[in-house]
Amino acid sequence: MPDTTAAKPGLPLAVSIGEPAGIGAEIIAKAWLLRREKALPPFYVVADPAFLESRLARLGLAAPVAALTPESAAEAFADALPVFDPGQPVEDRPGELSGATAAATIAAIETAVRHIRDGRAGGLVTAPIQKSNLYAAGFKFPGHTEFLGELARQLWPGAPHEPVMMLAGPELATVPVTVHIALAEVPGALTGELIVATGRIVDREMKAKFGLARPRLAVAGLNPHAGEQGAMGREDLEIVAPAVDRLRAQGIEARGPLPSDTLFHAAARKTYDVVLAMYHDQALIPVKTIAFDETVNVTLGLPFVRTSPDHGTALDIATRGVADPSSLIAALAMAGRMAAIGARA
Ligand SMILES: NC(=O)C1=CN([C@@H]2O[C@H](COP(=O)(O)OP(=O)(O)OC[C@H]3O[C@@H](n4cnc5c(N)ncnc54)[C@H](O)[C@@H]3O)[C@@H](O)[C@H]2O)C=CC1
Ligand SMILES: NCC(=O)COP(=O)(O)O
Repeated sequence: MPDTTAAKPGLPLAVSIGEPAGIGAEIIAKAWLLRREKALPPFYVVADPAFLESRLARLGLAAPVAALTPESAAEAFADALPVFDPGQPVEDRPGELSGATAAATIAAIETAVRHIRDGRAGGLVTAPIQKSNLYAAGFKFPGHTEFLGELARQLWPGAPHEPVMMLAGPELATVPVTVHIALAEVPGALTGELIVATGRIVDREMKAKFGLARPRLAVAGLNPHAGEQGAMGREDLEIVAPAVDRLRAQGIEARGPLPSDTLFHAAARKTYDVVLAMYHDQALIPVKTIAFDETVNVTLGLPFVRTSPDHGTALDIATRGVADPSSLIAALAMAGRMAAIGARA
């Protein structure tokens, strides 16, 4: 399938505000203040400008906000934090979730994605959402990843819309094959088809968006010791191992199932490019433990670039001004690099 992710060079990245009650506005402004030091690509925020100004004043962050269109954002970026108003006003109430903050969260994501579809933005970087608040407001998707897959299906007819979550840090990248489901549901959800489909997307996208000639995939086992030949669960023998064989038969450099307790130490990490993990925490605990501040959540399998910090809304520190922007800065830098690779492809 042709890669349709090619971004137009020079376009700014669109940054959706995420949950307004959380730390999104703070880390975005802190990233903008470090734009020169970190050589960040130009970006603009999709948010209510009055909300953004109020929050930054509350936190004492000296980032001048300029309400602009995406077309004027790149030029303005040097001197002001550009913001595009998606038309969904929200009050500045740190730590307070509501239906209004859920609506503002969703409007920002949808608006940013439409800007990319319309050739006005080069990629999407999302600030964190509060999933529970969106669910309470009737949101039907587990998270951004699946919502963006649905927006891609609607807005890019015929283009790939098979979203796959990858957490990528300086030393480790992992992909959870099953994602936001209860642990008790994992064995039932894990199928050979899902592992093969995920592995194929990872292989394709690591080539197209990360420039790897031959990505090495390490496939984790589900059970302790990858099942110990069936003595500790039969899924590794009956589901994971045949899926790895199918990936290899398709020319993909995959191996496994590998015991996950010995898959993440320093020497093991040098033997692969990406781990396919069988469930959420198997994938996210190692990356966040090794590099919480530098790991990026990137969605593979979409017709556009999307990255995000690895952390959540951090409501517990939303009034304190102590939020660390490092993971968002890494997400902005990665989106800029991916957009550049896409534009050259
Ligand atoms: N991409 C996204 O939109 C993500 C959203 N979430 C959502 O965020 C909400 C809260 O999730 P939690 O599990 O509490 O995780 P969290 O990442 O929001 O917070 C965990 C701990 O880390 C701290 N922390 C997080 N980011 C920080 C930063 N940048 N600087 C300093 N400290 C930071 C928090 O203060 C808290 O003590 C949930 O609704 C979850 O679904 C979680 C992860 C990613
Ligand atoms: N645990 C990762 C996470 O919650 C991010 O999900 P998404 O909103 O990027 O789909």
